[in-house]
Amino acid sequence: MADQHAQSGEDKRPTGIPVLRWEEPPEGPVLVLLDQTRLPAEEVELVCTDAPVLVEAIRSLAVRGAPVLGIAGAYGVALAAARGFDVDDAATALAGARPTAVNLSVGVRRAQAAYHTALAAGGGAEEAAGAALAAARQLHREDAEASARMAGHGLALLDELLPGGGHRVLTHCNTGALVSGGEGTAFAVALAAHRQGRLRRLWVDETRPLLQGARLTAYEAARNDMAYTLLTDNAAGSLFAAGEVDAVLIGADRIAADGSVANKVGSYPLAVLARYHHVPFIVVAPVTTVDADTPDGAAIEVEQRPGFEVTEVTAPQVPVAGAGGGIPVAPLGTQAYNPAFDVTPPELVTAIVTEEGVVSPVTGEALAELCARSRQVTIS
Ligand SMILES: CSC[C@@H](O)[C@@H](O)C(=O)COP(=O)(O)O
Repeated sequence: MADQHAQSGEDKRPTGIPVLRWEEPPEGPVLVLLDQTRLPAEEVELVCTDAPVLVEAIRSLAVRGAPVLGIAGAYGVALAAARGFDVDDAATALAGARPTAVNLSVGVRRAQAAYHTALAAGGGAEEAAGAALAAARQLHREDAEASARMAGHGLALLDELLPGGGHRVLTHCNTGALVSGGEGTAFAVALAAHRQGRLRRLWVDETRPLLQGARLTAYEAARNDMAYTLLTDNAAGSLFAAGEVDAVLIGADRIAADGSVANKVGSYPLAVLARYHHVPFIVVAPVTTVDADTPDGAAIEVEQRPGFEVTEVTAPQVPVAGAGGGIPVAPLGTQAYNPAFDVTPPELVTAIVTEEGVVSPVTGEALAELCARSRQVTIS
């Protein structure tokens, strides 16, 4: 089925941008996404009518960021079920759309399990589709709650580590409302500090090659009236050297059982810089990002993206020439190394902040204990 772009209506998004929503028009249910590839130039919605459209939206980063990938994946399963497509085929395609963010497969499997449990209990297809949708909605709500709790724990940690206040925080990639059912992960902590009058400056890494920092984090920071400054990724070193960074706050796409953190490529160099300059390097992520089945950083699959994302730049309304539709900035045929993520070892991470609390120092044992606590909370 074809996807469809529709210009969104009047802007009613002062603090929490609806990144995705489920709708049930007469033609059948749809998942509506805010197309993040078009930000900040325009707020355009992408209407997904079935799982393959959503898979393409995930691959193209129209929807992106670990927590919201999980939510989108769960809604994708519900969409396939509601429209009478093969749910297991849809689940496999959705879970495989991007390999590093573990939340995607967690969300997909959760909705898929709800669907099969309802079927096994004797419910019909419609009831099972309803169960998948309920699971997606539940995950969506839980993520919003987790986001608020992470912000609280993260701000308390910042205040403890930096008692003087007036925090100058460096962040990488985009971790705000665009990646979450709530206000995000690392960005939510900075936003909480801002609201308390304790954020002096948010340093925003542009995040090459797809500019999630420049396009999305700067957009979110501006909308929240935060004091922010954009820098190229390779300017971070001079910022640390000048003593202008009090803490680094980043998100995570997968945290291995030993505490290794996979996040947007460029995170690891920041961790090295932070350690050299005695600056706390803080990772903020929900417990769903901790993957007990991945023992260590070496076992994390790092997504490799197409080379044209590096060899070309894209800009709307400019004639296109390159293989990816952008303007070539390197000689034609240039090979590119384009991993989407890198892995930071636990010894470089000052703390991992989750909705269940803070792990510091970061060890596999402490992480496992925290996750066990989270499971108890979920069950009770
Ligand atoms: C809370 S979001 C954490 C990560 O998902 C985020 O930092 C990130 O690396 C996103 O990468 P992206 O490739 O834009 O999906």
